[in-house]
Amino acid sequence: MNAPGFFLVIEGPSGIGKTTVTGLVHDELQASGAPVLATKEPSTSPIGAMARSGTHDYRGLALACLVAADRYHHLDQEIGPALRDGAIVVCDRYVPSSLVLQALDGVDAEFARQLNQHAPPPDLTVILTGAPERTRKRARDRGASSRFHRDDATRHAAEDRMYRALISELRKGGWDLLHHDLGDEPAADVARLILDALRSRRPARSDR
Ligand SMILES: Nc1ncnc2c1ncn2[C@@H]1O[C@H](COP(=O)(O)OP(=O)(O)OP(=O)(O)O)[C@@H](O)[C@H]1O
Ligand SMILES: Cc1cn([C@H]2C[C@H](O)[C@@H](COP(=O)(O)O)O2)c(=O)[nH]c1=O
Repeated sequence: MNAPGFFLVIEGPSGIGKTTVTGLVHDELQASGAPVLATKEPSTSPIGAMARSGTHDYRGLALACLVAADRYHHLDQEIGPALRDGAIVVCDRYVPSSLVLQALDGVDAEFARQLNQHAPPPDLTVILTGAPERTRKRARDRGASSRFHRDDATRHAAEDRMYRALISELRKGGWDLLHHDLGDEPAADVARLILDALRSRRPARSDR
C-alpha cells in the first residue's frame, strides 16, 4: 500500500495457527520498539462483531457482503490510518479468507473477487498451510466458535487445497506472498520466519 507503514496479513485454514502467530509477531515487534497494530477480520467494529457472532445465521451472499463491508470499514477506519502513521499492521485474515470461505459457503468465486476488488493488496501476505488432519486436530482441541470451525475432515481438506490454489493466482495478481507449509515446528519458529521476511522487505526505521 502507498503509505509509510507496512501491511502484513497472516492467512490459512481454520486452526492452522494464524491468531497464535499474529500475537507472537506483534509482541516481538512491540518489544523491539516498532510501532505495531495487531488486528483481525472480522474486525472489532459493530459490522465485524455482527459477522463474527452471526456465522450460524448469516450465510452465502449475505455473509460475503457483511465481511466485505466490514473489510472496507476496517481499511478506512483502522488499517489505513495506522499505515499512514507509519505502523506495521499485522492482520489475522483478509481477502484470501473470503476467496476460500465464501466459496465453500456456496458463493460464486468471481462474485467474491469482485466484491473484494477495492481492497488493496497487503505489502506481504503469509499463507500458512499444513497437513489437514493435524490442523483439524488443533482446531478440535481448541474448540469451535463458528460454523466454519466445525469438525469436518472434508472441509479441512478443501480449505487447505483452496489456500494452496490461491498462491499462484494471487502472485499473478501482483501480491507479495510467502507460503509456509507447517510441520511440527512451534509457533515461535513460524513467527521468526515471518519476522525475517518482514525485515527483509521493510528496512529498519533509521534507514528509511
Ligand atoms: N505451531 C503450533 N504448534 C502446535 N500448536 C499450535 C501451533 N500454532 C497454534 N497452535 C494451537 O493450535 C490451535 C489453533 O491455533 P489458532 O487459534 O492460532 O489458529 P487459527 O488459524 O487462528 O484458527 P481459526 O482460524 O480457526 O481461528 C490453538 O490451540 C493453538 O494454541
Ligand atoms: C475474514 C473472514 C471471516 N469469515 C468468518 C470465518 C469465521 O467464522 C470467522 C473468523 O473467525 P476465526 O476465529 O478467525 O476463524 O469469520 C468469513 O466467512 N469470511 C472472511 O473473509
